[in-house]
Amino acid sequence: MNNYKPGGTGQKQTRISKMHKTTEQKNAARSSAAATSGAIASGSTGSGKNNTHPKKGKPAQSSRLRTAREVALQTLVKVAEAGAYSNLQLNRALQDAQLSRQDAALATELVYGTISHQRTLDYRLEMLVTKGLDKLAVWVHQLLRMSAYQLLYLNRIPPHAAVNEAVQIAKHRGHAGISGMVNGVLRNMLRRLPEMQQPVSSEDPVKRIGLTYSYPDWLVGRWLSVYGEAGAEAICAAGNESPHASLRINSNRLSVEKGIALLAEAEIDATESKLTAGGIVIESNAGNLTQLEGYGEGLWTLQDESSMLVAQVCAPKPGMTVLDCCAAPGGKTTHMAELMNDMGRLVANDLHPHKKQLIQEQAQRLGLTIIEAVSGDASELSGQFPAEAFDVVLLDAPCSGFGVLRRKPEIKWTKSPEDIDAIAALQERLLDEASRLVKPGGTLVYSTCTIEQEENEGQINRFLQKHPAYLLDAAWPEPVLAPLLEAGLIGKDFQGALQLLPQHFGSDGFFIARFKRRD
Ligand SMILES: C[S@@+](CC[C@H](N)C(=O)[O-])C[C@H]1O[C@@H](n2cnc3c(N)ncnc32)[C@H](O)[C@@H]1O
Repeated sequence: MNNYKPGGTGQKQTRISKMHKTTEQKNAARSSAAATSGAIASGSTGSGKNNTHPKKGKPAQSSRLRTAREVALQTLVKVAEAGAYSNLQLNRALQDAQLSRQDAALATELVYGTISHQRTLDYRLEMLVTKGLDKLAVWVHQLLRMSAYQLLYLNRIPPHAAVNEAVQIAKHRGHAGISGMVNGVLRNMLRRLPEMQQPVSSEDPVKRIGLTYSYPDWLVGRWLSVYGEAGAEAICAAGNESPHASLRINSNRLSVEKGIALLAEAEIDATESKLTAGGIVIESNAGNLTQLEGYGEGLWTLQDESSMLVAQVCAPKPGMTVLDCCAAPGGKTTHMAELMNDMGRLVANDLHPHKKQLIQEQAQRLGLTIIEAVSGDASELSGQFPAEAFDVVLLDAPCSGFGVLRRKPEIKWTKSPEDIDAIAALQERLLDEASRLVKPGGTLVYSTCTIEQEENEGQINRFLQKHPAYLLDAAWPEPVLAPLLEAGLIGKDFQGALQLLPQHFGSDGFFIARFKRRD
């Protein structure tokens, strides 16, 4: 485990910030990176004007709910009241509202940005709302948060537009007293903007980072103890940025160069991934990438760059027998089938029977025939398959998900330390079971999309202690190792386990460990 460098991420961070656009430019593309979410991207200031009444310049009654800010507010209220997942709720609202591409991008930005920054927004708003935020109706609280987010973080939105639209919404939804209060609070914030935009200063690094970047103290505390102050701060900053969209080329059908050329024909700027072979990073606002012809034709799959590494680390060969224990929706399964040139046997299991169809749909779209989708609890798989039956077993385990906060910001507020303990216990059971199914001399790969030590380094250390038949395997394919070595994330003493953090390549935080079963 030589790539853990508490506090050692500063140098890398500088390089990354040069390589990538500013936070705000990236945020404009947030929705196109919402992977298969169906959200749409652009850099709109989102006036909602396309939905105004053509003559009076006022929102028409039938389409009033269709302004970007109304759609965002409606989504935020549902997420706050019903604990709905932000991405699912937003997709539904966007589909209903039929916003212009620009306004869909603004609504997406407002939802993710407001949820992500809610602690800092509340900290600032508490200074301005005299009766206290907890006395406000949910929708008023969410409206203030969403408007404060625009004032404090989105320089491209004229402040008066943010305030005026908030007041209009308050007038439509509430009584004059509420719109007056909203107006007063936001104008006050505008007057104190330079002070309110300062990072929060505190002697206590947990408070300083938590309040400045909007994370719960318990989470910052955990990351401080593992990654050091600079490392934890870089993780928190990167977790607030917008993810870029990326595609995995179906290598059986297309080269990366051809893929980039096809995207250029659709006026989408794309470049080859610096992290992973076969990966393409979308540089421009591309809208919903699943609606492009190439997606339907199975030329590519939407997948984060870190996630693409996992199947490459598994390195299955044509003709092998492979098991993916927790496979849905099939991103890594289909990648492994592509690497196997669609030859051999690939069993894709998931707990939930309804997810079998998701895997099958992806296999069909990509023209892959060797995938056998099954459903069952991966902690009981040895009841279904003979022991030592597979050349390669992948356990892409359910996890706390702190590596994908940019796509699911509400995880910050919904997960607890107890959730981490519970999920780590499940992972341990799944890993024990998966290990029974690997042939002697075969490969076991364990991965998560989190950066929690207990689920990652701690998990594999426990595993190695319990299973002397296994050892870590550093013989990863050279194309996987090369960019990691070049970036200084691993050295010559690499042992076979990698923790990627979101600030390293601007991709998801991921953990990957490869084990070899002794002959
Ligand atoms: C991280 S996701 C897998 C993502 C997938 N490997 C991909 O690349 O598309 C984890 C999956 O584990 C499944 N899961 C959760 N508990 C499970 C269990 N006990 N047995 C099998 N699958 C489980 C979930 O339904 C979820 O689809």
